[in-house]
Amino acid sequence: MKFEVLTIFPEIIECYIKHGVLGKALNKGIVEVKVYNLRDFTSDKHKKVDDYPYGGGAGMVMQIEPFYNAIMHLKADEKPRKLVLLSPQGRKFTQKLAQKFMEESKAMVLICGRYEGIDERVKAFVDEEVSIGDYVLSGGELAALVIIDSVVRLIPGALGDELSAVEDSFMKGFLDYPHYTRPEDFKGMKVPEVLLSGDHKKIALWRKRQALKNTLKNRPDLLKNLSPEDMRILKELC
Ligand SMILES: NC(=S)c1ccno1
Repeated sequence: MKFEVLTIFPEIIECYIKHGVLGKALNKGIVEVKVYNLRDFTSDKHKKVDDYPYGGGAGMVMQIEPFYNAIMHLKADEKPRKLVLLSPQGRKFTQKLAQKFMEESKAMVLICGRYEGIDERVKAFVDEEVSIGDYVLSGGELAALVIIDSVVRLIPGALGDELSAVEDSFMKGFLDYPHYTRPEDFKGMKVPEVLLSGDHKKIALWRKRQALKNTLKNRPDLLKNLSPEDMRILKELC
């Protein structure tokens, strides 16, 4: 899978992707990330990318021309790609959308705005507008990294087996279960006995109960399409 990122701060992206799961996936050739500086697609000597907003108002707006030139440059190879603009006005990014992007897109262009926003006409050249949450960031770069990170983790072979289960639980519509590791007793804070029992059936049930309990407490909105067994466990908790 290939990600192409349009930004005025390439170093934000380049620094993050070197590390951890993403770094390993890049080294394995499972994913490719190319970052483009929008300033390289400007036509003035000052590499200007923003201007004052028509109609007045605070702040500056990013001009359409650098975005247009960069998008046309990418499209010159005529390869299919999904163009995604990161913005608070976009549709909500979820684990399910990450799965959909991984399954359906061989290549994604992640378009990062800055300042007060970007010229609305840029949206005529994108496929989707996506928001990672109901808050405003200084720019789209962090959102682009969230999408790259969450999608890459879903690519077969990107994670070691020991990690792949994490997404499964979330994909089933509830939060993850609690995790513990050594020491068994930290200043009197003990690991739950069941996790030391070696009884895998009991451990699995305990983990499911804890996951549902946490979800009921923090994200009841996720508890929609539970299996009859999970619903039974949930009812015991109420
Ligand atoms: N909430 C998102 S994706 C965003 C992008 C820029 N500012 O906020």
